[in-house]
Amino acid sequence: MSVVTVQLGQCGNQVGQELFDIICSDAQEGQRKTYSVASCERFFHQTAHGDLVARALLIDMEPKVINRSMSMAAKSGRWSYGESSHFSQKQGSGNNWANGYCVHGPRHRDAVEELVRREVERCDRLAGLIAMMSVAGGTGSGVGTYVTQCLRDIYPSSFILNHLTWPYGTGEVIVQNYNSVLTLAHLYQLSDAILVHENDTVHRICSQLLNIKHISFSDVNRVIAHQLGSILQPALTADSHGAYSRNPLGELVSALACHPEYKLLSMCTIPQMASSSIAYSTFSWPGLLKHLRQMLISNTKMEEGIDWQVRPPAESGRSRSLAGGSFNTSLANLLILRGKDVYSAETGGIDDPALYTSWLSSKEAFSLWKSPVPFNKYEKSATLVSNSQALLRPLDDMVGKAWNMFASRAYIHQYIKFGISEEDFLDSFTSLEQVISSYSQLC
Ligand SMILES: Nc1nc2c(ncn2[C@@H]2O[C@H](COP(=O)(O)OP(=O)(O)OP(=O)(O)O)[C@@H](O)[C@H]2O)c(=O)[nH]1
Repeated sequence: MSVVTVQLGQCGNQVGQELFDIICSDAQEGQRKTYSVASCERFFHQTAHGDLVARALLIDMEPKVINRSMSMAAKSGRWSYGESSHFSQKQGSGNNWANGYCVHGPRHRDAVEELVRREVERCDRLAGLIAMMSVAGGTGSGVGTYVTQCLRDIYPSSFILNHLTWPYGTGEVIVQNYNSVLTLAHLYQLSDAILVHENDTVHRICSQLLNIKHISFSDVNRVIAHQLGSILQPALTADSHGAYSRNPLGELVSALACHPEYKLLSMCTIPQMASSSIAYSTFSWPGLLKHLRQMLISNTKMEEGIDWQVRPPAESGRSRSLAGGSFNTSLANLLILRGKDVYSAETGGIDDPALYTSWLSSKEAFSLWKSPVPFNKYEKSATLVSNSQALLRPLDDMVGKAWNMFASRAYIHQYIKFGISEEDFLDSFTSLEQVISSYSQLC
């Protein structure tokens, strides 16, 4: 079964290119035929000459980034994008969600749908679709939301995962919070699960764990791609009966997004370090999992700066506040372990019922995937994908900032002129307030 990826806007196209690059080099490393075949079938098709072509579409409203992503892929010599798997125009969406959603999306609907249909027809069986984009610009967020809506219409029973990059808090785009609110509120109705990377968090990983001095988008994207790859590469799941799972998105969604009110997924991976240090480091499963569990409950996205004081509260004292230092309650977690001695690894207490909301048993709330194949040069690595309160605070901040701007009607005319009304904004605020309220009450 195969996954079709739709890359949208500058961010989606740059992150997507890094993702395919990591997946391809990981699949081709060493002698592990079954793993490699499963990964390639999932993400690439082969030409008559045996060349790997990504099952991906590149969509943008300007050609520059698409051209660069395509030429970087071709230059790798290991894989490429399909020659006609892209759609671009001459001018971007000017960081305006309404321009992307109301104008560019509908105008180019037929062309984009045709590309998607062709790619889906190349799959023996479709395991689902991934749409990748940022929420802050105009094309990824606006066209990306519109395209997700089209995908939902054409493939009503397929799994759709949206991968979203959240902007830096001290934003580059003045209306980024408007664009983010409109994107999230709409995707919440369309997507099966929304997996989020925050640029600020990934930036800190680059600086503090990887010791990168002048951090570029390419560095940030490599970290995102590494984390995503660690979820998406083949693994043995509870339902896959000893063979690599053939239904990665379906199993991801059923493990983590069991309730339509809770679709926001965050993730963390350990270890992460400069590649020059990997060879000199050794890790034990209990050590890795102890750190990962504490990262989860204290809501820390990297190994450095973990708050070891946070403990699961006694039943009576569960914290419902947004205050810092509080316990991060989970709805569901998926733990993915890859590498040496993986069969002897335990769950590290991440299946402890005290970590979860009381209305799901930890048996339903916790899932474990394993693969004996080391991922992306790490002898052992552990990834946790979490449907928890982890994104509550950034979401609340984002909605709060957008609301403050909306209260003075700042920049609203720029959305109205493309067809988004004040009522549309109010509807989006209302639906995200509901999401915030649901996650706040998770206990
Ligand atoms: N992580 C990461 N973030 C990016 C990248 N490129 C842009 N961003 C972020 O994405 C947001 C801007 O969105 P873009 O993807 O550049 O915009 P777009 O979707 O192409 O839309 P328009 O420029 O309006 O046509 C900002 O928050 C940037 O920080 C990237 O390669 N990686």
